[in-house]
Amino acid sequence: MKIEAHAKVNLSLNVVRKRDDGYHELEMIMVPLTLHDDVTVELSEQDSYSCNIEGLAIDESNTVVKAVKLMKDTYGIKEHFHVHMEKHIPMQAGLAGGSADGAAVMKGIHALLDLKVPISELSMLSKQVGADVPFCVYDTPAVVKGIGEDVTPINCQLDFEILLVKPQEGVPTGKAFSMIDFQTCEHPDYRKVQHAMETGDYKAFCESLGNTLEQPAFQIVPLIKDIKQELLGMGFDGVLMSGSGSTVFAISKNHALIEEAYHKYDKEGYFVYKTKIIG
Ligand SMILES: C[C@](O)(CO)[C@H](O)COP(=O)(O)OP(=O)(O)OC[C@H]1O[C@@H](n2ccc(N)nc2=O)[C@H](O)[C@@H]1O
Ligand SMILES: Nc1ncnc2c1ncn2[C@@H]1O[C@H](COP(=O)(O)OP(=O)(O)OP(=O)(O)O)[C@@H](O)[C@H]1O
Repeated sequence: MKIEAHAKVNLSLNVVRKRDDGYHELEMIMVPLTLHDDVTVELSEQDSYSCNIEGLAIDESNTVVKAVKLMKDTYGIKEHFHVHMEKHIPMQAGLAGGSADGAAVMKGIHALLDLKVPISELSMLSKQVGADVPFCVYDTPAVVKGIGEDVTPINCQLDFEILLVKPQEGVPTGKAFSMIDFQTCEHPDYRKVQHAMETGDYKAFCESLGNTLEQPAFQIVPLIKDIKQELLGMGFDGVLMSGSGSTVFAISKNHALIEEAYHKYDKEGYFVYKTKIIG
């Protein structure tokens, strides 16, 4: 069984506060993109894993291995699985590549064995794999709260194109959270983005994008800020860093502008990808 594991961007990311357990309470709007890894889940003689790229550890730290173990332990599954990952989503990118793969494995096992578990239960369970996984299980535009486990699907009445631009250097998620300066950081209002999406107000939508984690990520990888400024200067309607970075996404309805920027960043050696929201 082959499952598309979609990348995401955060259209709004407000870090509300640091919790006592060290994690941060968030308010976010998250959307899945057409960019995806392909994850194949099949019954096998023993649990085994493969991947199209070298250098990705396939051990207990991998979201795919965690997801198989979690499903087997939770539902008393005796069968074994082979999981193959065809990775296209870059890593340390703020695009939830690892999280999407973990969610795809959970959904693959669920479908293969016809478990009939409600999606809300699968999503809640999946937070043990990672903070972004509950959203990836739903795989639809959503308001996401808590540390990522509280997912409410929303409608998007807007149609536009997205260009992803990622510098080589990534941002470690934990480091970005630890460097937030709560005295000075931005607190974007996700309700404005939600309202604009639901009413199809493109101008208000572009004006209300925001991400608390831009401030620390700009310190860790200054090039992210330069890319954002450059894309705004080129005439994109909205530009924001996704998640903890280092991907910057740029929004436009002008296909020629998307093509122009695509070729510019491709030539300069960045990861660059033309995409759209799903759902
Ligand atoms: C920044 C986001 O991408 C927004 O979508 C996610 O919240 C990050 O999700 P993720 O990569 O699945 O995160 P995890 O692998 O669970 O956490 C990585 C590290 O980020 C920090 N972390 C993550 C999520 C959160 N709500 N608060 C945190 O402080 C913690 O130090 C954690 O050890
Ligand atoms: N299946 C996987 N695919 C990619 N990376 C994985 C996977 N499992 C574990 N990892 C590890 O987790 C790290 C973070 O995952 P990834 O880079 O996909 O997330 P991210 O881009 O930081 O997304 P986000 O923070 O938005 O969830 C990687 O650098 C890698 O070491």
